[in-house]
Amino acid sequence: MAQHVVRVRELVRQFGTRKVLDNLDLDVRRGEFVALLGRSGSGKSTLLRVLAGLDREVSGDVRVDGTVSVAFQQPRLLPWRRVWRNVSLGLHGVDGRAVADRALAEVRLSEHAEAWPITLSGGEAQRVSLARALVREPDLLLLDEPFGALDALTRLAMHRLVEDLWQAHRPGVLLVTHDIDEALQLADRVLVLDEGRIRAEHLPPPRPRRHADLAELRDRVLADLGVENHEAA
Ligand SMILES: Nc1ncnc2c1ncn2[C@@H]1O[C@H](COP(=O)(O)OP(=O)(O)OP(=O)(O)O)[C@@H](O)[C@H]1O
Repeated sequence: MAQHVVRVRELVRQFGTRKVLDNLDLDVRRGEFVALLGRSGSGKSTLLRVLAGLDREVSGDVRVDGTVSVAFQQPRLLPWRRVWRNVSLGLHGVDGRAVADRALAEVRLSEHAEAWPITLSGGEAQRVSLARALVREPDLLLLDEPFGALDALTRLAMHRLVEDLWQAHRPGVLLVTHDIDEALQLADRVLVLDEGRIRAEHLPPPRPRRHADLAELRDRVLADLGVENHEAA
């Protein structure tokens, strides 16, 4: 089995004459948690769509070795299916209910298995979306701002949950986020996408991490993103 779950070389994706991804190289090792930061419109979602196989209008070498699951900012649950059916949808050759129940227990939603999606809170719906991604036991989990629409407290709880799930299953993860603290807290490696390429890479300190350990690194990432940090002055 290859050491890398993602290996991308000289990836180009252009819309019209604009190269949104411009000779981009990226590696994600098996079981590694990588966060991707970048300004709005820098091409983060485009990159995720390419890795998910949803966009093939590219040139360059894109290798994804293994199964892939995606969770988006909006949970995208089917309203006419109960929660457990949303989780097990598309699974074949297994007892869907048993698999869904196991995944729902992991995201602490067992009591909502029979519920309809419309009755869930935003955080609960997002946990269903995570359960749905996990039941496929992906080698690569692509997360596109999965916590962006949640309130701050729910977001913190989700960070813990995602870290626990990652420790338990060890998929490779590529997390797109606007939240620098989230990236520094969760990832083994934090990448900055700018002008179509990975322009910077930062390695947060070993886990468990305290907020104070991350302050200096946060300033450096802000500088990579072209944001002046007046608090630091
Ligand atoms: N189908 C498309 N047709 C034309 N342009 C597109 C298409 N998809 C994306 N783009 C453009 O490519 C650029 C990158 O978009 P993308 O959604 O990848 O950015 P992003 O970094 O994810 O942004 P955000 O952080 O705001 O979500 C944007 O300028 C966008 O307008």
